Amino acid sequence: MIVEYIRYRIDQVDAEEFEAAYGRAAACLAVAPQCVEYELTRCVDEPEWYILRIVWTSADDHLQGFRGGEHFAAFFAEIKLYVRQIEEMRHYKRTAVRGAGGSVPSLYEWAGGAEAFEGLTETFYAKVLADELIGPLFAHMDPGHPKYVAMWLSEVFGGPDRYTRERGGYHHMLIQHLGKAITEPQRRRWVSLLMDAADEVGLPSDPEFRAAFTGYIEWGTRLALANSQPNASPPMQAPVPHWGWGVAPPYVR
Ligand code: HEM
Repeated sequence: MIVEYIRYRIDQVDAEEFEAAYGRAAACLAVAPQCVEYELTRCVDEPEWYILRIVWTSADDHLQGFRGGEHFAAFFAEIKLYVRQIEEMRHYKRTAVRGAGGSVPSLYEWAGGAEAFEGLTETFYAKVLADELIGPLFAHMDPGHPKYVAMWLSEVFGGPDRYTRERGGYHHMLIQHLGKAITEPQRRRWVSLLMDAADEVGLPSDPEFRAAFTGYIEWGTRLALANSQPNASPPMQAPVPHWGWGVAPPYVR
């Protein structure tokens, strides 16, 4: 991915028409398969300055794909009047320095932190061990297993990276699933018992939290099933995934 920044200096008298033109041109970005996202911002300190930020799938996709593609003519027709007012137009590569700020709590914090996830997995694995369909898979599980899975979930949902530091991270989790040949009914039961446990221990029940939580569990269990099949060849090294709120951040009054 590559980020394009275009800085414009627009006379105040033209500002309204400039924004309207970009409003129309944006329809072309919205359907261009090379465009990831776009945003036009206006400087509050010196309102004649605008910055258009467009994230492209790659610089080539922008320069060849978009500019040579079916949407460019309509896009350019809307904004060509303003090309001479461009002060900078460059592609920037993202660096590792990026992330979310502290204005939105992590799912980990929202859930109640390490204690909440430990309570969840303790209740969950008691159900798992008593279950006739998936209990046998866990018959020889390490007594620390509920705690380790709580560490994993905490890290995934934005808590401390203890599973990575103390337990071997993704690689260790992955090898525990290899060759287990988990079936779809077993996966479903795992999910269903976890959701029962979430209700029982009182994990937050707001739609936003549960949607994000369930989204990860659905994703994770489907990967666990796929990776556990005899012919699977998943990547052996990867970071622990980080799951966020997605399209529905927490509702805060
Ligand atoms: C989101 C989904 C899942 C997550 C986050 C998850 C997480 C984990 C983790 C972190 C471990 C290793 C614990 C350690 O450090 O020792 C593990 C092991 C294991 N998982 Fe999963 N798992 C998931 C889905 C499943 C499913 C669907 C099944 C089977 C129905 C399953 C069966 C097992 C088994 C049998 C082990 C080995 C337990 C032992 O013998 O100690 N997992 N899982």
